[in-house]
Amino acid sequence: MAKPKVLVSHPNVPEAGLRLLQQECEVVVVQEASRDVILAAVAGVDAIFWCCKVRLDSQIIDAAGPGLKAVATMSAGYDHIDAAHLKARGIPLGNTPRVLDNAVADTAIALVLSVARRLQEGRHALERGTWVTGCPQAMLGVDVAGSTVGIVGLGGIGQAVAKRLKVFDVAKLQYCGHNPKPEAAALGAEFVSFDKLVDTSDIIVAACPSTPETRHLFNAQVFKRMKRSAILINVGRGDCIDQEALVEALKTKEIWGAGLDVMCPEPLPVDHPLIKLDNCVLFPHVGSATVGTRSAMATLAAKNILCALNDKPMLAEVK
Ligand SMILES: O=C(O)C(=O)CO
Repeated sequence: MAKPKVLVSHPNVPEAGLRLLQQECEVVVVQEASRDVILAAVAGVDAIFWCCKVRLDSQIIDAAGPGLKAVATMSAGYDHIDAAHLKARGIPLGNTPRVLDNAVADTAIALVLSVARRLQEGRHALERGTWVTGCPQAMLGVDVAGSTVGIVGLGGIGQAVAKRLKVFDVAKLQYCGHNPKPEAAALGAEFVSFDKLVDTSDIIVAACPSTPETRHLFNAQVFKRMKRSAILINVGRGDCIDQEALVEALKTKEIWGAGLDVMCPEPLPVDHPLIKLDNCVLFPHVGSATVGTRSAMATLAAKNILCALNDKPMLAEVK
């Protein structure tokens, strides 16, 4: 019997995932992760392993043909995939939650410390020769110890962030979301409204997906409500923040600073005003970018496909 055919949408995928797929499938890896190349290669495949920035829309899904049985994205987020179209066609969509929680949470902590302690500004002072020595009031940051931390979205990543920040001796952990989470008790985190979180937190970490509800959740009104000493971190999705409003809030020191691993668009244009601000630390969406985590993500995405092709539930299926 012919092996099922799987399209892999990027030429540079971790070996672990590819090897798993190759054990049972004919694997077609595109030479280039472009929409045209993918469209030309997708006809007749049984499954799609999605791992690129191109939007997996209904045209590409339908170009695969009637034999398409499974799609797996090598990411936790799936805002770049037409999940509604897959659902309407009865095709399961797998993603890779949990395996990236620690890596993304580490990135959030790196951002918290960089912003709180003005590390970027300090580095710039070194480079520009404006490093002031001996002044007791130079380069003062804000303390993480004793602070109130608010986490927007206490999913796996939010919980991993909370766990890490606890050991920095924060005074209080609070979170908001649709419903209270059972895991919050062990973390000592209190469920509060978004408004209360915004009003009372010293450090806010957004770890939420991109949905119509979270789009521009952080906007001009919210920045006005936040403490002037507050720090905003985003490791979820860029569109949760109204970036124009953030630029204004950072320029006018309405808030202390921001640290973003995700932006809108990605890559951010090099002349974007956020890049010029000393109180804004930007990472190029590296949250899950470790050798081990990307390998685990590729493995889970491959397993999701193999499960579906063998008529089993995926290990992580988007509901
Ligand atoms: O997997 C995802 O959705 C990510 O954004 C990882 O950083």
